[in-house]
Amino acid sequence: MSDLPGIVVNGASGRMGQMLVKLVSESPAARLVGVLERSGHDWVGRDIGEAMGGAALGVPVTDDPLEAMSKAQAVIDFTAPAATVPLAAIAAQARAVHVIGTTGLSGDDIARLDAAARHAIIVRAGNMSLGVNLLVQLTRKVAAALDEVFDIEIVEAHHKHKVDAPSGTALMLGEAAAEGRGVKLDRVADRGRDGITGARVDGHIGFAAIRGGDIVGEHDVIFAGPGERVVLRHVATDRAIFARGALKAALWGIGRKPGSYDMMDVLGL
Ligand SMILES: NC(=O)C1=CN([C@@H]2O[C@H](COP(=O)(O)OP(=O)(O)OC[C@H]3O[C@@H](n4cnc5c(N)ncnc54)[C@H](O)[C@@H]3O)[C@@H](O)[C@H]2O)C=CC1
Ligand SMILES: O=C(O)C1=N[C@H](C(=O)O)C[C@H](O)C1
Repeated sequence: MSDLPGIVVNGASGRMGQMLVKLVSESPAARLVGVLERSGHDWVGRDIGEAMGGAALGVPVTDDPLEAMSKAQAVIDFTAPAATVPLAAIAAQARAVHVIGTTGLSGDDIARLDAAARHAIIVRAGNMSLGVNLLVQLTRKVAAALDEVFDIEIVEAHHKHKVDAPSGTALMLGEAAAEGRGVKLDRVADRGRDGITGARVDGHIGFAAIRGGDIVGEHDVIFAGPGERVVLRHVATDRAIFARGALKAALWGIGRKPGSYDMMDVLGL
C-alpha cells in the first residue's frame, strides 16, 4: 500500500481539472485517489483516464464527495463557488486539506469558507502561480512608492469561456495595490466603466477585463503618472503553472493546523 499522500481532484472534466489529474497521476510525490464531478455529468462512473481520452488510471469519476474524500489527505478544487463552498465542510469532516483555486467567490462565500477553516486546512488563492504571487508583492511595493499622482489601472485578459470578472488574479493585484497605499480596495475600486462616468477620481484603482480566444491569463498593473508609466505584467501561457502551484499547496498543507492560508504562506513570500 503506497504511503504517498492521497489527492482528490474536484472538477475532473474542467480545463484545470484535467490538467490536475494528469499532474497528480504522474507525480512521484502524491497519489490520485479520487476524482469528483457534478451529479449527472456523463463522466460519472467512468475511469478518469479513459474519460480524458487516454489509458485507464484505475480511478472512477464519482459525484459523491464523502466517498471520494474517504482516502484523501487533500482535495484540489478548481470548479465554481456553488461546488467549492459545500465541499469545504466535507473536507473539514475528512480532516483533509482543501486547496481552492476557484474564483468568483462572493463575500458570503468567503465568510463560509473562513468558518469552515476553523476546523479545515484551507489554502485559497485566485492565482497559484509563482510568477503572479511575486507580482502581487511587487505591486504592493510600487503602490507604496508611487503616490496618488500615479493612477493605478489593472487590465486582465482571459479566454472566451471565463465566467467571472474581474479575474481573481486582478482582485489579488488590486488588493495589494490598495494595501500598498493604505486604503480599502472596496472604497476605491472602479470595476466597470460605461457611459458618461465623469473624470477619473484620484486614488481610485480601475479594472478592465478582456475576454476572447484561448488566452490563458494576462495581467497588467499600470501606474500611469505625469510624463511616465510603470507597467508590471504577467503572461501565463500554460495552465500547468497553476496546477503545479496547487499540488505544492496541497502537499504543504498536510499536517498544518486548521486555518485559512494562501500561496504567500506556501511559497514563503
Ligand atoms: N487559482 C488559480 O490559479 C486558477 C483559478 N482558476 C479558476 O478555476 C475555476 C475553474 O476554471 P476552469 O477549469 O477553466 O473551468 P471549467 O469550466 O473548465 O471547469 C469547471 C469544472 O467545475 C465543474 N463545476 C462547475 N460548476 C459545478 C457545480 N455547481 N458543482 C460541481 N461541479 C461544478 C465543471 O463540471 C467542471 O468540471 C474558475 O473559477 C477559474 O477562475 C483557473 C485557473 C487558475
Ligand atoms: O479562469 C481562468 O482561466 C483563470 N482564472 C484565474 C483568475 O480568475 O485569476 C487565474 C488565471 O488567471 C486563469
